Amino acid sequence: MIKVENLTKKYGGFTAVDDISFVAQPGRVTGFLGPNGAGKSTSMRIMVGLTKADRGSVTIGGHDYMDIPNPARHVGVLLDASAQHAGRTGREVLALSAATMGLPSTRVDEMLSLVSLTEVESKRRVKNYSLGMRQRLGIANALMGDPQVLILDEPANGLDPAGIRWMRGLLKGYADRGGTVLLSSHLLHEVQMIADELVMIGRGRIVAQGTPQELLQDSGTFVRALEADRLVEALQAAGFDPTPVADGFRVEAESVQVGKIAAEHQITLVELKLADGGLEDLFLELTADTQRETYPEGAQA
Ligand SMILES: Nc1ncnc2c1ncn2[C@@H]1O[C@H](COP(=O)(O)OP(=O)(O)OP(=O)(O)O)[C@@H](O)[C@H]1O
Repeated sequence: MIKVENLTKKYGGFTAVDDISFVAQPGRVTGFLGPNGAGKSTSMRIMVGLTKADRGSVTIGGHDYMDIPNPARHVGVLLDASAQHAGRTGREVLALSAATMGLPSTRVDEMLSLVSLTEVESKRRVKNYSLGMRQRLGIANALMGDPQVLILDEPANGLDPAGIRWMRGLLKGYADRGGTVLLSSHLLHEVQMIADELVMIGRGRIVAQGTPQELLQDSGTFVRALEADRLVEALQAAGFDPTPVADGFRVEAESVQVGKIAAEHQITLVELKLADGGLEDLFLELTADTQRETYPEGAQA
């Protein structure tokens, strides 16, 4: 378990992390989500003793990271996949880790195979690795000591869709076996697919936390019916104000309410689900006044 309590970090007069508290539980993947510069990396660096907090505390399994003997056996960390020694081969990077942790060299082959780095790739220097390969190597390194806790900063960065799916399976399996996973991302969809719990951060402060379902609860229902006009009339008569979205409507109501209204009026529903993009709206809304960059019209964020 990772317990973060009232963590605050200032750089001069600027508050990068502002009184954040949350818990990442064993058996769960906790997504630490926020726009660029929100304070995710700073928080994670504090968790593993690389940056000193001004206030607050972090414990991992009840201990300060710095007090854990042979910490890599307990906490797997991937903060910056590009920070690995560029002149070493992937195999050398892992072999050094294994030796530092007192693990047999057979563990290196196990880890290479786990992250699907081939024999040939493992003998290439890290400077010639793609970002995706560096992430795989970083994940292998983090998992080397068979830790109970994983702290991963933007681990999906540079992975292609197949790689992201692979990582999702790996981390879910790890959490299912009782591990604690904390991973950061600035991409909502990425985290939404993987996380059991979400902690949203904007301008150093936590703006929302809960399960994706809890955070979606208030975002309404998406409904699509064969008789769209009649559905709108029935919903309006029941006091709701459906908004057209794609080929259906978004209603500020629970799915069961919308379903009942449709059934009462014998309207055939084609789709009834939590409103798509609800979490994204929430994310953008919650971080709207915390966005550091604005993009010129027409430019891609
Ligand atoms: N050593 C430092 N000195 C001064 N400011 C810093 C330092 N490290 C981070 N910051 C600032 O603190 C803020 C939070 O940065 P941080 O890297 O934690 O954000 P992040 O959420 O990880 O963002 P990203 O998704 O872009 O990686 C930023 O404004 C950053 O410029």
